[in-house]
Amino acid sequence: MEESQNEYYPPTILVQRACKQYMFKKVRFSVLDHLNMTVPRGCIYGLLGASGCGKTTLLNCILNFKKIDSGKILVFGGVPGTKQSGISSPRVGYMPQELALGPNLSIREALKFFGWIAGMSFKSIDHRTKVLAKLLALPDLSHRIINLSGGQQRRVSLACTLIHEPDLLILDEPTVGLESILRKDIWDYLQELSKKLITIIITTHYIEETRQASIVGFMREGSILTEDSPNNVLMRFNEQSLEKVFLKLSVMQNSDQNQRTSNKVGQTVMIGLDDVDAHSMEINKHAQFSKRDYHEKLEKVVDPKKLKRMRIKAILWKHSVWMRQNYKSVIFIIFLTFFQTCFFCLTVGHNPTYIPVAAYNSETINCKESVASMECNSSKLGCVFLTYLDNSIYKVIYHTSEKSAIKSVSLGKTYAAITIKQNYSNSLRNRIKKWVFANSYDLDQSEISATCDHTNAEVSEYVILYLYKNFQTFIQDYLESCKLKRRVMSYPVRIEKAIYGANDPDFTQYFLPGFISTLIMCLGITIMTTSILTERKIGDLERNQVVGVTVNEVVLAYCITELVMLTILITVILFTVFFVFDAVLEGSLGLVVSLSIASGLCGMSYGLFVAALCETETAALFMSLGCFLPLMMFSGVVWPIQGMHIYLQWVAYAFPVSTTSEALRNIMVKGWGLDEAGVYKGFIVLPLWMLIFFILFSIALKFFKTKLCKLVTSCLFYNL
Ligand SMILES: Nc1ncnc2c1ncn2[C@@H]1O[C@H](COP(=O)(O)OP(=O)(O)OP(=O)(O)O)[C@@H](O)[C@H]1O
Repeated sequence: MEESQNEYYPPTILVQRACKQYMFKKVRFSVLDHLNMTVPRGCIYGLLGASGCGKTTLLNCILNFKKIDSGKILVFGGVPGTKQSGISSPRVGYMPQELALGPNLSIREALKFFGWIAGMSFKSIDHRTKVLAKLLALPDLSHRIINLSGGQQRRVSLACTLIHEPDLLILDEPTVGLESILRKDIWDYLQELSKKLITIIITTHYIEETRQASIVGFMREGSILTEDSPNNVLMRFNEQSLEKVFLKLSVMQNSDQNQRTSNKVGQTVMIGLDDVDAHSMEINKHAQFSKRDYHEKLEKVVDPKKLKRMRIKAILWKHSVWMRQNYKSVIFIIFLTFFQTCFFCLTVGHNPTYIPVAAYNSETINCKESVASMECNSSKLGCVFLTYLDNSIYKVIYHTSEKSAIKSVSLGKTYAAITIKQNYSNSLRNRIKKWVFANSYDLDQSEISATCDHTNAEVSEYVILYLYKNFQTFIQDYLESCKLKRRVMSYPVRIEKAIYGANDPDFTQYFLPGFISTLIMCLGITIMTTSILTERKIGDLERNQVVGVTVNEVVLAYCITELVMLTILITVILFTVFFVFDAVLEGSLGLVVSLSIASGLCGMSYGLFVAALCETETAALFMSLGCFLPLMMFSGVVWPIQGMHIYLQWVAYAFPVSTTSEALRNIMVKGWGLDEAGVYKGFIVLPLWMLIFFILFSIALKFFKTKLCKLVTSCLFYNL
């Protein structure tokens, strides 16, 4: 112990003339104003100051969350962010004011996670957990954090910061809301830690409790007014309590402010910058540590690659805990995907059925009562024709007058009124017999007229299409009954057997590839955005960053977890499509799966971009929803791309979803392989878009984080 008395160690934290300004309503104001601060190694530094004086901002600058505008900050002799500074490594532990812990974790799980990301072995995590549980009087370790009281949550938060015994501890109001005995225990423990050469900065509102600190720093209006050991401060100002010293200093600052413009009170009262080393040596006398401890600490080296792997494993483990705890939500998402796929397959692309149509046959008023069969000389061909109307397509409602049939259309009760003329059978016979020489009367009387409601264009198109189809069958059967050739009355156009697909196209098969790629892309976007934003909401991202977790590791862990989830969802979608609804699959299932996964990854990369761009879930929701409609449109699910405006067609082809849908269609229906341009284009376009989104994500993360987000959100709200 003796040898350490005169040993000099450089200060753990040195802040020199640090300035930081914020902007409020286009006016800049100072939060840190030429602030100086010296935190010697192994001391407890009590940072005191009223709410809003800039304590959190100062800590954020030390922890490299924020940059100072001018001045210098050194941590362990290095600028925050550099390797030497130890910020973003297990050498530092940070307890923020807010909880910043996964609320669904149990106390034991939270401690395990924080120990793991700091590179601790399970054995030492267990040991430290027991020590901290006793010290901080933690409740049963299996309790979930969300169910704890505010004070208990803060104690767990403190335990998570202390678990790995870092060289530098930054605690933002750790004792707030705790009872006095517990506060004393915590201070005693902090003093124990400081003896082990651990440096501690602690902000608190309880001024008197900082008498146990090695140094107190009084902060006001962005400056440290003075910093020294509590006893020295009391002696210098000849006061009994630190509260009174603070009051005196504040009064002095106010009166000096008018006299001194450049030279702040803080700089005169506190130790001058040139005296930092001497001051640090002086302060070190308070810290009872040995030189051996100091060297042991420095030798504590963990392989960075191993540490990185451990951190990723820890985050993945945390995700798996979340999934286990929220298995009901996971099952719900799986079922939702299954039902959405079923819903699509059951609703889209099928022929309309039972379309109500009105029929008036003036040749035979009541067809139902008279038996009409297909004979060449029949006088009830009108009735025969009506029996040819496909009864799965039409629901025929018989009327006794043409007027009432047409009125039913105008009243919206039916979609079309089919009218048969009075002399239909004879005129039709004459028309066939005389063919090109048929007179106007027979031509007119042998015509069946249809008056349609075209407001529902798709339904009326079907009414007309099947009217033509059914009439063709009727007339050919009639010719046959007259011993004439059927082909005489067929269109002189022959549709040969289709090269790909069925001759009678099934629109579900056409829409399915677009639906699959759109759904998978949207799922990718949604799960990635919500996961990252939930993580941000919990707020432990920054806290973990202090210990060394990087954004890349968090993103990688999320990509792995969400990819697993996405693979499950893709399996559900493809199983439903191919095995439940028996969709056509002429090509390779492997290619379909690969393309689906690539679509999901593309959606996830867009989700990352959205999450980086948006600070709030609402903004992210708008950005995710905003892309849903263009994705649907450009996938060709709603309308073929060929039907779009010519310029939009180019946009559609540049969109990832259209090329993917086309490639999927080519694999599923045409059975094409990777050697065809219509397939490999999909595999080229998707990674290209992923790259674009990753670049945008990196840019958003670095430069535009808040500004662009606010702009996009305000535009969206404005447009609404
Ligand atoms: N990002 C920001 N943009 C604009 N002003 C900010 C920003 N962050 C903080 N401020 C302002 O800077 C001042 C100092 O804030 P800071 O959070 O550092 O205070 P504090 O001393 O930690 O307060 P408390 O003890 O209540 O946490 C406050 O007036 C605050 O409103």
